[in-house]
Amino acid sequence: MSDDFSPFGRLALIGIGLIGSSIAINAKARGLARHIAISTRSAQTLARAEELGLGDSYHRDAAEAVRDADLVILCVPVGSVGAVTQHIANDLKPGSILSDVGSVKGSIVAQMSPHVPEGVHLVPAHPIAGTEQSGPDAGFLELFEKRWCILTPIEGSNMAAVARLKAFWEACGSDVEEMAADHHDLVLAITSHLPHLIAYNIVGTAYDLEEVTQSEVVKYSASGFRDFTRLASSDPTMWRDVFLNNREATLEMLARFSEDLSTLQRAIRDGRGEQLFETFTKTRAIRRQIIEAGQETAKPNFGRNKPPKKWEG
Ligand SMILES: NC(=O)C1=CN([C@@H]2O[C@H](COP(=O)(O)OP(=O)(O)OC[C@H]3O[C@@H](n4cnc5c(N)ncnc54)[C@H](O)[C@@H]3O)[C@@H](O)[C@H]2O)C=CC1
Ligand SMILES: O=C(O)C(=O)Cc1ccc(O)cc1
Repeated sequence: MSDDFSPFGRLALIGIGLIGSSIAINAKARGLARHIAISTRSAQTLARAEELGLGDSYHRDAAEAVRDADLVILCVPVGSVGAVTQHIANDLKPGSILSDVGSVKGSIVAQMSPHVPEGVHLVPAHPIAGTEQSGPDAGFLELFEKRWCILTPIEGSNMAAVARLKAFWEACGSDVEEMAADHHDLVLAITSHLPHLIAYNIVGTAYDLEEVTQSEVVKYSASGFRDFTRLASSDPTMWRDVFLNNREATLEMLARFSEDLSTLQRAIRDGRGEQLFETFTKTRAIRRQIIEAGQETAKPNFGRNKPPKKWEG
């Protein structure tokens, strides 16, 4: 067990894909909860979670899993949190903490808040740690190690509950920060959501080209393109929900991106090498800063470059 962490009695994880299973593995290995109750929508996924021994009890009905739980974490796609919260609301224990791991925060607060009973403490969270893999087999202990976890407490959030959840994520190896939900969504739009959109787009363009060039896109794919294919193999349901639920910030960042791309396009057309050189020199510095901040040291997939598995959500 982690040195100064007093474990939760019952931890309920709703959704047991990459993030849910990584939390379960952490909770078990580090003794963060005395009982881990797991629920997920598909019987096949629940059976696999049981085979992997991720929890202590397994429930087809999420309401059953959250009964008597001290900490409930929704680990489902962003578009499903409202319906799941509504379904479990009557069974949440007074005084318990209700949290999530969604990649978008404003929409999560809007979807969950109306259903949270009085006396239950809603503390939304986002571990900025992941891979392109999904499903219960994808989880691993080191996923959250030295990665940020952002908490976006709402107005009037119970401070003790926030502190307790912070300690939970720290015990999983994360560095924890608090932020307003709308600020989180703006920052993540540029650092995570737009890069995924660009990856989906460039690989989609290459896919269309492939019909002309036969298999040459695959055969001669250089590492730059390969990096994009990793991101573009991420779960379609998850990313559809991210874009639909962070629409404004994504569109704002996309508009800026398009303007800057047009500037580069113009510089290439006009043969202005100096302008291209200046831009590329500036962007190099960002990479150096990231490496110096230690964020590059955490390997996102720890060599798990398996083709993504399709799990029925
Ligand atoms: N994949 C990543 O790299 C990261 C994902 N996240 C967030 O974590 C959440 C989960 O993502 P992953 O674990 O990657 O997804 P995943 O696809 O690996 O797992 C999702 C799980 O949710 C279950 N599920 C789907 N709809 C459900 C419903 N209505 N009721 C109950 N269970 C349902 C599925 O059966 C599956 O067990 C998403 O909100 C995502 O935005 C956050 C950080 C990183
Ligand atoms: O695989 C990658 O490179 C990621 O960027 C993982 C990731 C995906 C979604 C998040 O909300 C946080 C992290």
